[in-house]
Amino acid sequence: MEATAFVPGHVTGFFSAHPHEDPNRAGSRGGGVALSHGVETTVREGSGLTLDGEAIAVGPVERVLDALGVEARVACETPLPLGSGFGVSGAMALGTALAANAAFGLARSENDLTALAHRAEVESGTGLGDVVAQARGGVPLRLEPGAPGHGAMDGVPGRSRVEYLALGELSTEDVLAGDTDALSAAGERALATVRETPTLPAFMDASRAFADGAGLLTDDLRDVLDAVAEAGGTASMAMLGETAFCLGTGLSDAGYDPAVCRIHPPGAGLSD
Ligand SMILES: Nc1ncnc2c1ncn2[C@@H]1O[C@H](COP(=O)(O)OP(=O)(O)OP(=O)(O)O)[C@@H](O)[C@H]1O
Ligand SMILES: CC(C)(CO)[C@@H](O)C(=O)[O-]
Repeated sequence: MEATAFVPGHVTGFFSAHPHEDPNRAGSRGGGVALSHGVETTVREGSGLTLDGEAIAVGPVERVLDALGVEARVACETPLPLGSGFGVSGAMALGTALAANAAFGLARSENDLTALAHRAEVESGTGLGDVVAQARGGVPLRLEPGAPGHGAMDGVPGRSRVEYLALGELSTEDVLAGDTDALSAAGERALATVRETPTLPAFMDASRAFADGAGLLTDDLRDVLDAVAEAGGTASMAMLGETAFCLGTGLSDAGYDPAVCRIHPPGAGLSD
């Protein structure tokens, strides 16, 4: 009656928002990176949600438990900050779905559990594409929006060190609730260029161009991205957080002291 799942963190480099009244069909197109830093979620009998030992309320997790019709004690552990563009809410939702299914013998399939967590994120307004990307792993490209069975995915092949520097929080709910037309147009352009050249350098260049076009950069974040460029690297903004990320050693070459992880090739799954 206890199970643990690991879900990679996910940094979106560029995206376009595609709302739809059916949450299975709502989602985003775009590209991102699944991280070896993620969320470990343990589900057992009881009640209450904790993140790194602290009680917390996260809408998508509550929706997942409701949809599965179970009450459970959910404990999440992560090195990643919440609200900073790492898809932590999506990882908690998907981890809860995978671990609750195992702990309570619910006999649901992976697509079913991913769709359930995707709907919970969309209905909470906390994300559009993180869950499907986290279920896949690697460097996911979301070609068509939506849950498994509706969306379509591809990926950029490649392995790399990833560095990140979190400066502050940005509310995903607030940005998604605003006007996303200009941002989405920039996201569609970025996706088209990476589909043409599906390499890691092209992914980073497209992400950097999107960060300029999306109009979400703060002065502090722009300073960090400029310093990395001056040191000969490319860093961009983790959507949607006040966070810089890069592949390789760009942030440390520019004199920062970033957190370091790697691209995580596999998707979310149960832990041994
Ligand atoms: N202290 C807190 N800071 C930020 N969010 C919090 C906090 N406590 C609870 N929450 C809830 O956690 C969720 C955070 O979702 P959000 O989508 O902003 O973060 P994320 O998934 O980590 O990042 P992102 O979607 O930008 O990649 C929201 O539902 C929010 O209400
Ligand atoms: C909307 C988003 C940037 C929030 O993290 C993400 O869910 C995505 O890329 O769809």
